[in-house]
Amino acid sequence: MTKVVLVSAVALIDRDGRVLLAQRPEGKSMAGLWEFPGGKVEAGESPEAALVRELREELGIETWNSCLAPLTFASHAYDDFHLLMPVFACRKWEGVPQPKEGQVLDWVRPNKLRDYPMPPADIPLIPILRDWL
Ligand SMILES: Nc1nc2c([nH]c(=O)n2[C@@H]2O[C@H](COP(=O)(O)OP(=O)(O)OP(=O)(O)O)[C@@H](O)[C@H]2O)c(=O)[nH]1
Repeated sequence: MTKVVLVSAVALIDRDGRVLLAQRPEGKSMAGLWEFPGGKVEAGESPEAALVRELREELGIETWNSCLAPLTFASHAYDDFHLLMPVFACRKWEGVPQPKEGQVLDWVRPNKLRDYPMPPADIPLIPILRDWL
């Protein structure tokens, strides 16, 4: 039996239509790969509340449940767990995203997303983002 792990992620979109990617730091699983900000949903937490918390912790920005619009999701079988990852779009937040946890950040045009190596779960998201953003 595989454990299903719920991870909430977000496409933060700036005024120029670019998306924020974060590079996973050394020492973490899948280090060096680029991902969407977010993280595991904790017990008793909604996916939106988890993102509001993760964006505060990881990037030092504030956003609100009402600014998170459902966009798509990823469902991927890793060796040791099955990832279920709702992906929200967010165009409104307060503050300037900063790498609070040693990540490298980059604002990326949707048509350049495929130049950034991503975790396997994220690959099917690239054409969806390219079409929708
Ligand atoms: N935030 C985020 N996580 C992703 C993406 N794609 C993807 O496979 N994941 C996986 O979802 C999990 C997110 O966990 P997390 O961010 O809360 O915790 P973590 O990096 O410390 O995870 P770890 O326990 O694997 O080291 C990780 O296993 C991560 O590799 C993505 O685009 N964004």
